[in-house]
Amino acid sequence: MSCGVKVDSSFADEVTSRILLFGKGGQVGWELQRSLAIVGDVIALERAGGRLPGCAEALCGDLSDLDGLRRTVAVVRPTAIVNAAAYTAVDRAETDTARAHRVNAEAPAVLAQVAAEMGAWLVHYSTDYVFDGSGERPWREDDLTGPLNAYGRTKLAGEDAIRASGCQHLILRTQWVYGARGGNFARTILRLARERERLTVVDDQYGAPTGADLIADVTAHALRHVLATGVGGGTYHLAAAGVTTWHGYATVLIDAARRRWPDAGWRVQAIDPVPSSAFPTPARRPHNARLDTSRLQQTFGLRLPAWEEGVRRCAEWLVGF
Ligand SMILES: NC(=O)C1=CN([C@@H]2O[C@H](COP(=O)(O)OP(=O)(O)OC[C@H]3O[C@@H](n4cnc5c(N)ncnc54)[C@H](OP(=O)(O)O)[C@@H]3O)[C@@H](O)[C@H]2O)C=CC1
Ligand SMILES: Cc1cn([C@H]2C[C@H](O)[C@@H](COP(=O)(O)OP(=O)(O)O[C@H]3O[C@@H](C)C(=O)[C@@H](O)[C@H]3O)O2)c(=O)[nH]c1=O
Repeated sequence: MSCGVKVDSSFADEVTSRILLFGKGGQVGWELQRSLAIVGDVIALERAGGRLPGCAEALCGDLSDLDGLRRTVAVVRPTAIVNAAAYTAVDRAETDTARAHRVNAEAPAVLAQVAAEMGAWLVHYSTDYVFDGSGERPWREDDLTGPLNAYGRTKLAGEDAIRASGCQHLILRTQWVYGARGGNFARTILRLARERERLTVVDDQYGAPTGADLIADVTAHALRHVLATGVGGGTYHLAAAGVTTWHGYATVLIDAARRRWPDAGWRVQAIDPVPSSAFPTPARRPHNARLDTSRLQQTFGLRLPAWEEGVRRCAEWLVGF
């Protein structure tokens, strides 16, 4: 694995399966196209859909088309469905809630229902934003949820529907994702660091920046394990090791990027730590978003790498474009 995760080799059984992937153009979906190849044949769809080789029927990749999703799963008859598509615009979801609910709650419910009917596994992603951010200890999988914003509520509804459906599933709650594709905090901060002399970044929200490549590699490993053994399904927390704030994250990232690309036109002189109250956003975000990943690591024989490792590495390619 390229992303620093350590794997106990006793889980390295060979399995050949048919995997139906939704959201191939997103940060995680993009990396999954590569990593899921160790599990089986991957049929990867974006919102615009796709085709199955040798099959005339067009496949639907749009999560807001619930009938299209049912038809697509029936045509592909996958061993596992991996859903990396989601409505991830946290602030916009406050006002565009119906659309976010359709994609994050209703579509996963449909995928879970059809997975249960045909005995397929469903892999789905959720978020640290299902928690209310209280306390200081890392959240465990069975802790009480209490989302503070609409995005978190729609994601929790998606989780609940999957658990209620009776399908075999892996729900992987992750956080603070960055990747080579798509928008993310890291990309925004590196842009701002070349536009402005002073940045203000919140320093009272705690979590761990997590690479899409790490998420994809761990997903493939866990999926291979459950397909080979039939056990290990459930809800897990998946994040890089350690903890920081958005301010700590921005500081390490900009430092690494400046060292690697000293001539990239940096203007930033200061990164000011501020409380959340000084950076108002439409959606509230949890103060304590730390995720306890021990259940995932023990079940699948993994050791997750420190968040700094991945962030320093991403400074390489996020600036190099
Ligand atoms: N990003 C993060 O920090 C975190 C993400 N997660 C979860 O991880 C998973 C992967 O997230 P990530 O890769 O970062 O997300 P991205 O925002 O990078 O990608 C989301 C993908 O979903 C697609 N999508 C959105 N709406 C639809 C739709 N109606 N039909 C089909 N596709 C759609 C988007 O396509 P298009 O480009 O066409 O809009 C995009 O390709 C999600 O479940 C997310 O909730 C959890 C915690 C943190
Ligand atoms: C750009 C910027 C953001 N911030 C703050 C705002 C916010 O509190 C925090 C993160 O901002 P963003 O809007 O980039 O990130 P956000 O959209 O909140 O990221 C979340 O995405 C969803 C999909 C998840 O599931 C979460 O785990 C999390 O990764 O940083 C600053 O303080 N200064 C800045 O210059």
